[in-house]
Amino acid sequence: MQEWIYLVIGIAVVGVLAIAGFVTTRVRRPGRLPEKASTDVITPAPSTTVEAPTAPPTVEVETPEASAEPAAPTLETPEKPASRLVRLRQRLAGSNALGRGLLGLLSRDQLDEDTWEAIEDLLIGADIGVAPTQELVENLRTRLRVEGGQAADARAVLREELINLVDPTMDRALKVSGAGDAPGVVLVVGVNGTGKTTTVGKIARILVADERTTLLAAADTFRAAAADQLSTWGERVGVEVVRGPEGGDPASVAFDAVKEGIDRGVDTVVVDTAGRLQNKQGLMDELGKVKRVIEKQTPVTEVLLVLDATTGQNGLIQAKVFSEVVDVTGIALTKLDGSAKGGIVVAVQRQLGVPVKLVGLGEGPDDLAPFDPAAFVDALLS
Ligand SMILES: Nc1nc2c(ncn2[C@@H]2O[C@H](COP(=O)(O)OP(=O)(O)OP(=O)(O)O)[C@@H](O)[C@H]2O)c(=O)[nH]1
Repeated sequence: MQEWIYLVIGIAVVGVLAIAGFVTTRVRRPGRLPEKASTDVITPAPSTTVEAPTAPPTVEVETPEASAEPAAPTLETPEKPASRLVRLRQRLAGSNALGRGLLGLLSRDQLDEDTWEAIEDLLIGADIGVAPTQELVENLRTRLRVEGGQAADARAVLREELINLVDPTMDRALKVSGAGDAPGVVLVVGVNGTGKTTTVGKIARILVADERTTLLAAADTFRAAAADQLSTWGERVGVEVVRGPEGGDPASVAFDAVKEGIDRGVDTVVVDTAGRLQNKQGLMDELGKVKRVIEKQTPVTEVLLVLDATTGQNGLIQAKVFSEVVDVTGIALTKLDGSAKGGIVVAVQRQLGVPVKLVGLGEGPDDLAPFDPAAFVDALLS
């Protein structure tokens, strides 16, 4: 009888232990979300439910090869220059108020004196300059009188006259080739902050897009960051930069870079210079020296003056002085995207007799476009 009692107690103990074990297992087993949860907003399980693994991890962490030997930077492929002005035409929104305003006035039923005066005001307000404004108004008056002032005609006549004013006959090709085996040398000059270094970086991209071998010269030894800025531009497209000691002689950096360019047989050397105010005689003399020193080896093929389009008439005074010192051959008009004064293109060309060759239409790396009069006027009238 006693044996029976022990047996019953034994079975009861085993039963209790089995039930306890089952409950414990259910609690520890990681829970799967119920089916319904997948269609509901999923709230991540509280992190406290995740158990830290007790066993050491079996997966070995591999050291990436890149950390042993730095990978070569991936070079960018700059956009071909030909398509740029079309892509960037909407950036001329500030200036195309001029085109729209002119079209609005010219399509009035009566082109009376008040209307012609309003047209003149618009043109002068856009910095075209007094003489070109009078010339344009005179031509429009004559042609619209003779040809009849229908709205559609007025648009075509205005387009033609604006293109004539911007002058499609000027040679706007950037002179980037030297004679024989010598490299072309582009010297980039201008007052402070107009966008010289940025423009040199962007020109390097244009040259790379045109498959030309290129070397940059950081002859802006005055502003410490300028050489670094230029190196960054160069690295992105695989173009090397020759630089000298901070505060060193800019003419010496330019000389070394051009020598290097000749030795290596590159197609083009582009020389960045420090910004300088046109009324600082010492700095202007220094610029003259940079050019003379380069030309001991090979001619400078292009002297590009960088003008900030937003500075208006002040830019014209700068242009004149720079031109006297280094014989400017082309203009890069920057920040045209932030300006309502697109007419400065006409004014500066008239003042200097030198063509606008490049226009800056933004801060993006390929936002520098070769200037094309017809595409420019079409953007103004769009
Ligand atoms: N919106 C706009 N900004 C531009 C353009 N070109 C240059 N910039 C900006 O103008 C500023 C000045 O450019 P930099 O290239 O440093 O000017 P810099 O002439 O070399 O300056 P300094 O060496 O001090 O004379 C930068 O913030 C450029 O991004 C342009 O076409 N449009």
